[in-house]
Amino acid sequence: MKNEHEDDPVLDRFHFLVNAPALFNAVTTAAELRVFSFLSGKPGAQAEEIRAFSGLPAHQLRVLLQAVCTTGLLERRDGGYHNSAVAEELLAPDGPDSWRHILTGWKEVYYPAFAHMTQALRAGTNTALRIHPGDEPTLYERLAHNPPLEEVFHRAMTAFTLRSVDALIEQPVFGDVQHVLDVGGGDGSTSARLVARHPGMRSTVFDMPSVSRLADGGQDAGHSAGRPDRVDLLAGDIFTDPFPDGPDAVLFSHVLEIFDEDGILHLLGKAYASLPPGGKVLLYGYNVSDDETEGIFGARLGLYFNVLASGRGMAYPARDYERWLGRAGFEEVRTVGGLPYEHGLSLGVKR
Ligand SMILES: C[S@@+](CC[C@H](N)C(=O)[O-])C[C@H]1O[C@@H](n2cnc3c(N)ncnc32)[C@H](O)[C@@H]1O
Repeated sequence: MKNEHEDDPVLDRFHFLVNAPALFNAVTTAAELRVFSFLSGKPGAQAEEIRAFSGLPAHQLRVLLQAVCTTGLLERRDGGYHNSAVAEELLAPDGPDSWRHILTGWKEVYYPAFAHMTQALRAGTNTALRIHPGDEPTLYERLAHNPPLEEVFHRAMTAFTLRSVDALIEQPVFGDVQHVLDVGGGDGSTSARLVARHPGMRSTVFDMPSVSRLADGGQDAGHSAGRPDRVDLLAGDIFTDPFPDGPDAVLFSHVLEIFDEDGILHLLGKAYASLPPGGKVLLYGYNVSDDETEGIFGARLGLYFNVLASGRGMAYPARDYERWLGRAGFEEVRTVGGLPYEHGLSLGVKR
């Protein structure tokens, strides 16, 4: 019998979607085993060569390669395996912006939490946080109890940020900024790129003490490529500790979406109070569409915040950020939208 939805693209998407968790893990495993890096140096390698390199038993490798081939990321021709163009660009490289780090972070931190989604959404709070030791209310604080996982998490976040940061640092608004306060600046990767692009600029990265240690290339962190001279660190709590005077711009990159309206207005109020007249505030991150029907990266992020990270927040539409900027007192409010990976930059000026 003909399925009445046979020609419906939603059906194709549904079929892919219901198998996606297994395929996601297959691709992540292949990346962790460096299969894509190996094939980059040896295109057309046979299964036996991949087996010798990866150390997997032959049958298990056969199962894995079949799974990855179904995604299109690997191709098989004349019995040999090749990276697709996408795998070659995103998964074969080993640098700090490799998607390999992102996949491992999502596998270790995000996706285990999503098994708790129904319960967490019903409860109205991030019940999946109980997977992580500690009694603090957010994932960011609890990760301080687990330094190896905290490092995996920040390596993934940095890799993703590096993939979208060029659109931020090239914005003309930075042309006359002298000193930026990078609130929730993580391991300092965004600031490092900003000051490298703008030689007259310096930055202060304000984040939690355990994260500041990562930004400093901390003893056992080892993943920060070294902090540039024009990037300073300020360790503390962005809610309870004061924002320093001095910076003429405050940047929130991937930070406000973690919180709810009260938290966001509190942080924007602190930014406004700390800035001199003419100072700028810059909100960079994911925006779902204004009608809240589009944005798959934003969808994943909103669920992750509510199930695990903070119990609130979402990839708010740009119009929400513009409204909050106005309420905090900022003028000349506008958004540069359509940036890569569903990103936008909302801006305001203190007059
Ligand atoms: C999603 S990450 C963004 C990192 C970086 N700005 C970027 O764009 O990649 C959010 C950051 O906010 C920091 N953060 C969250 N709550 C905080 C708090 N109460 N005080 C200080 N930092 C906080 C986290 O440690 C984390 O580094």
